[in-house]
Amino acid sequence: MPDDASFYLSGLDLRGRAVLVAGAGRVATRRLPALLEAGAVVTVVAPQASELVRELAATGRLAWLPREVRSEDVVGAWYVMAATDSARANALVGEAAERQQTFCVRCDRAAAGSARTPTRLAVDGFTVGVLGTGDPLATRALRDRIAAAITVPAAGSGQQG
Ligand SMILES: C[C@@]1(CC(=O)O)C2=NC(=C\c3[nH]c(c(CCC(=O)O)c3CC(=O)O)Cc3[nH]c(c(CC(=O)O)c3CCC(=O)O)/C=C3\N/C(=C\2)[C@@H](CCC(=O)O)[C@]3(C)CC(=O)O)/[C@H]1CCC(=O)O
Ligand SMILES: NC(=O)c1ccc[n+]([C@@H]2O[C@H](COP(=O)([O-])OP(=O)(O)OC[C@H]3O[C@@H](n4cnc5c(N)ncnc54)[C@H](O)[C@@H]3O)[C@@H](O)[C@H]2O)c1
Repeated sequence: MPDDASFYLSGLDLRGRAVLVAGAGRVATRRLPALLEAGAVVTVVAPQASELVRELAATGRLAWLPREVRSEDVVGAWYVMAATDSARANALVGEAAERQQTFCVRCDRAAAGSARTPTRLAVDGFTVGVLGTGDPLATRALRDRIAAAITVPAAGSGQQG
């Protein structure tokens, strides 16, 4: 990155749908709350897990399989997050997802994945997403400027005449 890919921004309805997260470190942990808020049925596969992942597993909010990820773990998933610190494991997951035609984020090598994680901003039921050019800190800075500028219109003010 930057590369010349351009993206189709979509809003995924993940309620009740299986999502695989490979890895349970800093990046996976940062992304899990939004997946769970969206109602995804999340399976995390990783030998080591953060405190939050252990807690969410202990309270039944997600399933954690404490082992290395395998390509079969992708079967049945609607969306996949390859977020291990092993390039080999991320590639294995990404390739299995590609074969199965499931969108997959590669946290270590964005250009090898088929989806990217936008930074988000939720205001009064609206969601604003920003995808950048490969500098996540610049993307975050733009998000913060948008947040500072936003005024949500009153209900009905978008109607004509
Ligand atoms: C938006 C956000 C959402 C989130 O992560 O939740 C996000 N990254 C965030 C933070 C962040 N990312 C990184 C650092 C450490 C920076 C540093 O230290 O310099 C930090 C800061 C931190 O961690 O605090 C490093 C990094 N990021 C990627 C790579 C690999 C690569 O570029 O190939 C590497 C190098 C890894 C390495 O070096 O090994 C790739 C991606 N990161 C993306 C999203 C996707 C689209 C990005 C876009 O459009 O701009 C994309 C392309 C794919 C994806 O992962 O979906 C969030 C920021 C906003 C927010 O706060 O909401
Ligand atoms: N996309 C982003 O926004 C972003 C930001 C920072 C870092 N990164 C990249 O994302 C990756 C993860 O970073 P992190 O800080 O979360 O790492 P981390 O060290 O905090 O966590 C790594 C996780 O991967 C798991 N793991 C290792 N081998 C595995 C395997 N074979 N199968 C399943 N799980 C396995 C570990 O058990 C651990 O849970 C790194 O490649 C890093 O370069 C991406």
